[in-house]
Amino acid sequence: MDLFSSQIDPNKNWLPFDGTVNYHGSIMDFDVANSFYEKLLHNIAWKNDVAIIYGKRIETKRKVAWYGDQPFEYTYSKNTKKALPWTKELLELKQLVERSSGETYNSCLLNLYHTGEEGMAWHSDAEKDLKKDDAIGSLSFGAERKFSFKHKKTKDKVNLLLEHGSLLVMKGSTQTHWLHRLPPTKVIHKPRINLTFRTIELS
Ligand SMILES: O=C(O)CCC(=O)C(=O)O
Ligand SMILES: [Fe+2]
Repeated sequence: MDLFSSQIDPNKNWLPFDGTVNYHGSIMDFDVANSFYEKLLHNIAWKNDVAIIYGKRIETKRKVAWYGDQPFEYTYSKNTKKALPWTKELLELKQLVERSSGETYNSCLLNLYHTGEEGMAWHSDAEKDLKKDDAIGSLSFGAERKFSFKHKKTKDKVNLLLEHGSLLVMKGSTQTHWLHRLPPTKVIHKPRINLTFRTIELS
């Protein structure tokens, strides 16, 4: 944990209205975060993601993986993936995120951004199998990157820096009213791993 982590208020709501975003800063020691980063880099079944853009099937440079309590099927951009069983590291991280956020989760989507040139475009996480208005716990490792929110109607913007080992929690009506993105940048050359813990609700 860095010198400033103790000054971060995890109860502060970073959104001015229509949702709740709490930033906890780093929730583990720096060495522990380094060790998780290395293990995730090597032990996760990373695959290139596929997106449908203007009707064309595009393979993203960013890699993804999907884990859960059950072999949940997860569909986005017309692409279905089946959740793999938790690894030891992912279960440890899930417990840590559950304890820190006071919420529970049954699945995790992982993203690996090799350099700053890889990011994620504006979207909200409100797929039909995600429990509505439920918390999403977002854990980051590796390169520190800017993360942005934009209100769907007012276009208000909020920016945060997501540090190594940090936890961001999005909850309440955040996904209904706000988009978020990971903007690409030319000044970062190191990888970043992000884990979003979620609750899938089977209908
Ligand atoms: O990489 C991030 O910080 C966010 C990823 C994200 O928004 C998602 O997986 O839905
Ligand atoms: Fe997202």
